[in-house]
Amino acid sequence: MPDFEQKICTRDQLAARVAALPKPVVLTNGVFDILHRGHVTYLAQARALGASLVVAANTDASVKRLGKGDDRPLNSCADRMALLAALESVSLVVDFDEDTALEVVQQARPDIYAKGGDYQMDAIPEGQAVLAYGGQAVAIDFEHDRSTTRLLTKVRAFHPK
Ligand SMILES: Nc1ncnc2c1ncn2[C@@H]1O[C@H](COP(=O)(O)OP(=O)(O)OP(=O)(O)O)[C@@H](O)[C@H]1O
Ligand SMILES: O=P(O)(O)O[C@@H]1O[C@H]([C@H](O)CO)[C@@H](O)[C@H](O)[C@@H]1O
Repeated sequence: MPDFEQKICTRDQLAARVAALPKPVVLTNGVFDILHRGHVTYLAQARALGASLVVAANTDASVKRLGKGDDRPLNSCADRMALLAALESVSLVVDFDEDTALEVVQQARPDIYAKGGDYQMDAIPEGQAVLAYGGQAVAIDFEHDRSTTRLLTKVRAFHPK
């Protein structure tokens, strides 16, 4: 097993693994189906807000419930987590099967919760939870106009059914 896979933990291990990380701890969550420049820039910026970055990735079943498409996710949760763990900016990766990462936030209690600028922090449960216990919730502006869905649209245009 490559070293970076040691950054992947289970939900049972999450609180203990977070407690061992350098502080302040930043946490974010998402699907990260086909990793692109927007994602890696955003993750580097999230990491720069603190000393460690925890990423919670939606399980395949929870991605299905988000309604991004019948064929999504293209990459399995295990593969998406391995790619995230291989990034320099990422300290710890965990999966979550709920509709939101609220329970992950409550378990990990990060100092800072970060999300892309397409979300309003006080309107999402994760942001509200962090603010309620005195943590910070930070929306990071998009620097590169990219999206997994758009990449797939491009690929499909070259390979119509
Ligand atoms: N271009 C981007 N720049 C900065 N942050 C981004 C960008 N795209 C996504 N993010 C952020 O990365 C996280 C994961 O995003 P997500 O997996 O939804 O990406 P996406 O490419 O928009 O996916 P999809 O097209 O499948 O909806 C979210 O917090 C989101 O705000
Ligand atoms: O990659 P996405 O689609 O940005 O990730 C989603 O983020 C939602 C957000 O945290 C608001 O609650 C979350 O609920 C959802 O499960 C995905 O992680």
